[in-house]
Amino acid sequence: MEFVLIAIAILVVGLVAGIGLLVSAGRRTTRLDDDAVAGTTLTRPRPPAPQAPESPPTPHGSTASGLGLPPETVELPPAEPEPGLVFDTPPPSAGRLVRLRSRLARSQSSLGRGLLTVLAREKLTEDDWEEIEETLLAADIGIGATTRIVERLRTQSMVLATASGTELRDLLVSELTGVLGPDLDRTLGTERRDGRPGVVLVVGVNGAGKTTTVGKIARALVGDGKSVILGAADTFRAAAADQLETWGERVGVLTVRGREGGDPASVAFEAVRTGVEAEVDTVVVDTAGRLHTKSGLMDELGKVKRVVEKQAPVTEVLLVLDATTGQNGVVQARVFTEAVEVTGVVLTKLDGTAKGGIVVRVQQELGIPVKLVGLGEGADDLAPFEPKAFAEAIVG
Ligand SMILES: Nc1nc2c(ncn2[C@@H]2O[C@H](COP(=O)(O)OP(=O)(O)OP(=O)(O)O)[C@@H](O)[C@H]2O)c(=O)[nH]1
Repeated sequence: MEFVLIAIAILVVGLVAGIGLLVSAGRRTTRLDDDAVAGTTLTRPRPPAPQAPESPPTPHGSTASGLGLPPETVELPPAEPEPGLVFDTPPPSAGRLVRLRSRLARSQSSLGRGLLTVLAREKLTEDDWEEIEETLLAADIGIGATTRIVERLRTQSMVLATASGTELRDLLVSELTGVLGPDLDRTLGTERRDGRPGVVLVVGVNGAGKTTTVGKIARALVGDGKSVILGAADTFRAAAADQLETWGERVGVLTVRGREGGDPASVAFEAVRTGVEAEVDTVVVDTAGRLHTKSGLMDELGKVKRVVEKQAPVTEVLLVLDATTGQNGVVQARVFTEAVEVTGVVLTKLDGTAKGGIVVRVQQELGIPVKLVGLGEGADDLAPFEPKAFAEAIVG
């Protein structure tokens, strides 16, 4: 009897010491499994430098089993912030395009001001109309949309005979809005569906701003009061997962990641499974774009989607495109649209180009709505795309 009691006491002391070691060794990362291939880990937000006291919602507790391994309890951050556990409070996404309109300065000066200067001339000659056409083409609006805008402006200016500067400006805004597809559905599929989280897959070539965009989306969702989990399924570059963890940590969002070179589908699966158990609103998964062959990329993205859908339907597939790459970017984009059914485009780096018209080209050539635009390197420089506000901003 005494022997049994001693054995139990040793077991209890051992357990307590083990848990203590785990906690003190750093509460930041909790292993989910020891699978050498997947090596999935889950990153807890660590307390950043103390600042604003308010905290965004955090996911509820969860358990994790690892792929094929027995379930293991994972401690997630508490719903109420611990002392010192404070996160950034990003602004909501609504109205961001208007707030960031000055970021379109380059497009504004080359397209907007260029057109307004010509339209302000007393009587428009054939040369003036040609100049308008060239300005629109130079802004990458594309031939079809340019022809439509020029024809309609010509007709309208004849009807109006002597139009004021303001009238012509409004006319230009309305023609530009018209070619930007004001009726396209740009709702982001981030909502929970049938008791499961919304799942957003983010695809695109490396360097387009994919990882940054995933981080910005997480912030925007948190700013809108949503709970989020991130999946770092770009296992080609460990730094991409580190980058994503840092984004997540700042807003109290968990990141599931794998070993460098590991199986991206396993990480995506684990992220979504964790999201289902934690009952979060949205899981956002970053994927790799650096594959040597088109068929390799298609196979991998197809697999990621299939595997994820064992847990929850994918509600949005976002293709990230760098606005400064022009036609080249559109050609690259086709590879992705053939690999997965893309439901929306994120056009990044619009702050770095005079070719704001690329939005029109991308939508027309790919037949997919631009849903978000990147307007800078700042954490909250991502805005929902609104045709009217965009046209207003580039006309100036
Ligand atoms: N000016 C500007 N820079 C941006 C924008 N979006 C992303 N970037 C920058 O683009 C660079 C590449 O971004 P990443 O997010 O690392 O690109 P990626 O596609 O994920 O590339 P990998 O991490 O290699 O997969 C970074 O320096 C970002 O800060 C934007 O809207 N405007």
